[in-house]
Amino acid sequence: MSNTVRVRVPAKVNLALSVGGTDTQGFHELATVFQAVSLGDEVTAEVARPGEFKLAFHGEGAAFLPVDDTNLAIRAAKLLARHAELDDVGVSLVIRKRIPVAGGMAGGSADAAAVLVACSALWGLGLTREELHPLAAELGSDVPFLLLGGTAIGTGRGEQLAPLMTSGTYHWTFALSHTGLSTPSVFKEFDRLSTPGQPAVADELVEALRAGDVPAVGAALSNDLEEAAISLQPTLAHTLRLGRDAGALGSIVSGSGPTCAFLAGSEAHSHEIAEALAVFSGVRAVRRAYGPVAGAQVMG
Ligand SMILES: C[C@@](CO)(OP(=O)(O)O)[C@H](O)COP(=O)(O)OP(=O)(O)OC[C@H]1O[C@@H](n2ccc(N)nc2=O)[C@H](O)[C@@H]1O
Ligand SMILES: Nc1ncnc2c1ncn2[C@@H]1O[C@H](COP(=O)(O)OP(=O)(O)O)[C@@H](O)[C@H]1O
Repeated sequence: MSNTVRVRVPAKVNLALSVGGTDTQGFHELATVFQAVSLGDEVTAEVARPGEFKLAFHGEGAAFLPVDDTNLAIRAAKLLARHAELDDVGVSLVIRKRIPVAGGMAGGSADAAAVLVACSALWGLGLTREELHPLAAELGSDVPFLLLGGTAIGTGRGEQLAPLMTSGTYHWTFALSHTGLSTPSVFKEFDRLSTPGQPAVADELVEALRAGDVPAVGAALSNDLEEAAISLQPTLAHTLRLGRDAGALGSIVSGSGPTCAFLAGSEAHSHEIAEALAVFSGVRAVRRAYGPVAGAQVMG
């Protein structure tokens, strides 16, 4: 057994996000289509003294992230140790972040999924994705999808997953904001602005994904949280317009935002969209990625 394990994990974009009413715990019923994209974090897990759980970040947003027990990465490691009834383990985690923090791309959830996979390998547990699923769902609604990757329909809180067979490669340009948005506050704003119905994923999107019809996928992108995200960060409306003017096949707020996602017709087109977005002062940075890619995976 190795003393060090490295895991690569993707970010996600919601190609559709249909939001319904709330359950008894205040969680909204969702029907969503997730796609895992190549903008990802890397987690290195190293054996530490029993009972020692350490965390450090490098890269995107590292200075703003907590490294104590409130971090989802530490919570994931401790949850797995408890679940496996291991009281003599410890881990030192180093996370290289590329996924924007509080950006609607599930960065924290991705790190939690990666830590479950890394610690399962590090501690010789060899748990399957199916065995890790309940732990992932306990950590957060988005965490199970980051274990799975690819493209999938999510229902319930987003944790009940059905993989979707798709064709083709999807090239994305992402516009990052200067400030993040908190997921609960975006759902709260959604409740203020909307009367939710029964959440559903449009057949047009599923058909277009199966056929690999990228323009039709672009036309079918939808997000019920978009209005709420724009209400909290009005500059997003201008960012979305810039991407549309640059010929994006679809322009959408990613999840609860504020990252905006633009579907391009090719890799070259994704560069053109990135250049058009980079000139706007409301955009902190642009990133390009493609999907679908695999979920959290041990490297090497
Ligand atoms: C909106 C989505 C879309 O994929 O992701 P982000 O765009 O934030 O990454 C997800 O639903 C976010 O999932 P995740 O970030 O894992 O949320 P959780 O930790 O489970 O919940 C954080 C908070 O979000 C709200 N929440 C989350 C999921 C859900 N189905 N209904 C909710 O109302 C609740 O207020 C909850 O307390
Ligand atoms: N490992 C982590 N990476 C990113 N954010 C984290 C992490 N652990 C806890 N957080 C906290 O979770 C919040 C949501 O971050 P994130 O998961 O990046 O965004 P989102 O839910 O919009 O996709 C942030 O405010 C951040 O402080």
